[in-house]
Amino acid sequence: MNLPDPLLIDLRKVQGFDESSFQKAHDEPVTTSVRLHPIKRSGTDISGDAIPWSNGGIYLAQRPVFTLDPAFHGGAYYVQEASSMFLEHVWNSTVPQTEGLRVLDLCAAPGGKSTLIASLLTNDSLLISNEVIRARATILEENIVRWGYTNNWVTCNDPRDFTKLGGYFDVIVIDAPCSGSGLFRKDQNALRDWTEANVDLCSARQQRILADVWPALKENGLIIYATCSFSPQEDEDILDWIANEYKTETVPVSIRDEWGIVETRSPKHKMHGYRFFPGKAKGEGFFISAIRKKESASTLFLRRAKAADMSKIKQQAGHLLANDNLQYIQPDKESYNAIAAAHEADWQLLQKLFYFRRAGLPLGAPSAKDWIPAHDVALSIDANLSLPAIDVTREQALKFLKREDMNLDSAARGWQIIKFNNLGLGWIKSLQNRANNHLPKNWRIRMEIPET
Ligand SMILES: C[S@@+](CC[C@H](N)C(=O)[O-])C[C@H]1O[C@@H](n2cnc3c(N)ncnc32)[C@H](O)[C@@H]1O
Repeated sequence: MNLPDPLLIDLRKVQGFDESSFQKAHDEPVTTSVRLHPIKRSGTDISGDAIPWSNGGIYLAQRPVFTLDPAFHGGAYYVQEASSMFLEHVWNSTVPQTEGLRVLDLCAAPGGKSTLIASLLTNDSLLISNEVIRARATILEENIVRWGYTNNWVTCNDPRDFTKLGGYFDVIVIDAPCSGSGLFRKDQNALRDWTEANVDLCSARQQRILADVWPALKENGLIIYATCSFSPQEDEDILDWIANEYKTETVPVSIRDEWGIVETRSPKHKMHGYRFFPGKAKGEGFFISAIRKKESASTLFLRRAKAADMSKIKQQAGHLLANDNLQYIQPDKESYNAIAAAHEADWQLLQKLFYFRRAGLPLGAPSAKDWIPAHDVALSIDANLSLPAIDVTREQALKFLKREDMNLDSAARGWQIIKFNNLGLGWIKSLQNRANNHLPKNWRIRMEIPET
């Protein structure tokens, strides 16, 4: 592969850069990897070699057609680049507690980092996954619904909207939009579109994004900053920029030599960063650093107003949930969601300030004589395990996912979850002589399914 000269010239200044192994690796194929869901993983038999910095990350020997695997649609695993999973090691090394945290994943689509973070938090922690681009927020929401965590909310806002949440977050993850050189092996367009001018533009945007959310971080809170760019202008230079602007320090992370990850230091303030160079580490290009805020931040006091009486809704929809300590909210006129009791005051505040795609677990809506369950319930890890369900074969599951007739011969009537290997995929409603498929239209598999 013909790598851009200006990039190579910049990289020669970076510690640990080995030009010949880097060039050679860019003529080799990429490895596919997935991260298994901590709870739903029993629904898949996908296997491979363990990724050493991630619990649940595996390298696959080949790339299967994920669209044709119902376990993928049920959220048994997430297809993610191995280097990105290093976030888990950084998180475990730098975030002191997992309980009661407020976490923002600011640039979250399509959801790789968010689904990873959701797996690391306890139920009383809150993860806000934000994506500014609307079409991408839709994909993010789908992936988060599939992963099934009630405490993972989705917003669609500009970073500057978070400025007003003074000192609210314990951790802010910024997987910044970047020039994408780390993905040259995966994406030919990234190579074709790469220019020095774009690197400068990305670097300026990264500074703007950091400045926008800085006030929203608590004193001693962490920003985990990452890019998939090799350019020092978007990596070490950003660490120096942030150290020039604010009182900060980076938190070093211990790494094993055999992982092939390179620890670098920013030229001016000697801030710690971790680089993945193809040819050294088994993964694509990636940079990550954990930055601690060492200055005071304003404190936002949350007031919990008396919530509306939801006892009638609890009677109608409570059967959908495995535990009854969740609270009910009404995000719009027609539908109801469940959230952890610990997050009621957060909802009361945040709903006034942000465009929500999802807060908590959507439960659905009452109809004249029925409760119409939301699709999200079928995929939720908080769903009642004894809800009526039909176990289907792989072929039937794929038909369901294509919204085609499955030829079921079940006598049961009413709302039922379609399950494959115990993984919920969605709802059908069985009537006297037919079953209606309630998979949302935009979730439908569009590819042709080959005959087996
Ligand atoms: C590297 S991707 C994030 C990948 C994601 N964190 C994951 O792990 O799946 C960067 C994201 O930033 C979003 N983005 C683009 N411009 C932005 C801006 N000005 N502010 C915030 N986010 C932006 C992009 O739409 C994109 O989804």
